[in-house]
Amino acid sequence: MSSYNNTARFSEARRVAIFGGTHGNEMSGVTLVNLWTKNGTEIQRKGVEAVPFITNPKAVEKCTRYVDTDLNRAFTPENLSAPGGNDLPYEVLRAQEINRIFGPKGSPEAYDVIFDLHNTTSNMGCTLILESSKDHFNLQMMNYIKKAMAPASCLVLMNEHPLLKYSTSRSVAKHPVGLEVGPQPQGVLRSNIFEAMRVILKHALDFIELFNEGVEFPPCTVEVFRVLEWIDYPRDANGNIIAMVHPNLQDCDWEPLNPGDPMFQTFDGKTIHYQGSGTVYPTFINEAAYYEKQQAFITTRRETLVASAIIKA
Ligand SMILES: CC(=O)N[C@@H](CC(=O)O)C(=O)O
Ligand SMILES: [Zn+2]
Repeated sequence: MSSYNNTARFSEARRVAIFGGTHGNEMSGVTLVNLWTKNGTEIQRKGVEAVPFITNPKAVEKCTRYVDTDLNRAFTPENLSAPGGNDLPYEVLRAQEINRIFGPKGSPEAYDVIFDLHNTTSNMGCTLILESSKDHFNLQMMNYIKKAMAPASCLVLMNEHPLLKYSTSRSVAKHPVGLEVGPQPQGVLRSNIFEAMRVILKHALDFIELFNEGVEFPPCTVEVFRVLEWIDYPRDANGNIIAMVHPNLQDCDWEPLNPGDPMFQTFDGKTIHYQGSGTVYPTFINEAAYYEKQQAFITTRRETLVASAIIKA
């Protein structure tokens, strides 16, 4: 990327991949990618090679999140360079293979854009996941999608926290874009969630086609929710949870949580209150996949980012 007169110039985004089944039980992405693998007409755009790809076929076959380890945490430098072949965990081997096909991560040969399709059991609605506040291409894309989806809501979750960010499958691309749509139970297809994911991707591909045609996108501001911390369930000495998400918080993703508000309810009916120092915006509330990760919800802060103008180099 180069820039002068404050316009960021990016090379044409020609190589684009659409990942489904990074988690084998998140059915919208699995179904859409299988659909587009059979008939890719819908994802074709002038000058764009959009490759639909099932990232974790073994987990899809078993309809489970992963078989050995979470593929969406596996793309660390250690894993991608680990020797050892078949005695590595399946998802580590798979990450190395994906990195060979769509990466190498961080190299000029890497794919331009990877869309990674996820579902959540939380009541998050349509969410785009951004990994860097400095990625002006992605900021402009997300602004375009948000405007195209309006008046329907499409929020941006930004996870660039030095300790809490993780090495995702999509991170092998120059511009990683997470799509997170819920609520949808694991292993279940809900038509409204399926269609919402399909529409988000349509707008994203339209943006790429316009960009590649030389359209200049002027400077804009994008509201994002920056990841602050993960909050775990209250647990006993053996690590068992002793409370659940409070009824006043359940399904209230993205709504303000103030100090003193109810957060958890113990099994014998006591209320545990949020003790933070200021208002936060919780999300991924009671996500089924995060019990094993000791995460009941994440807190975010609302922030407005400025995206510079972009144009094809
Ligand atoms: C529920 C779920 O799988 N969410 C994704 C979020 C992401 O793609 O960053 C994950 O935990 O990997
Ligand atoms: Zn997922």
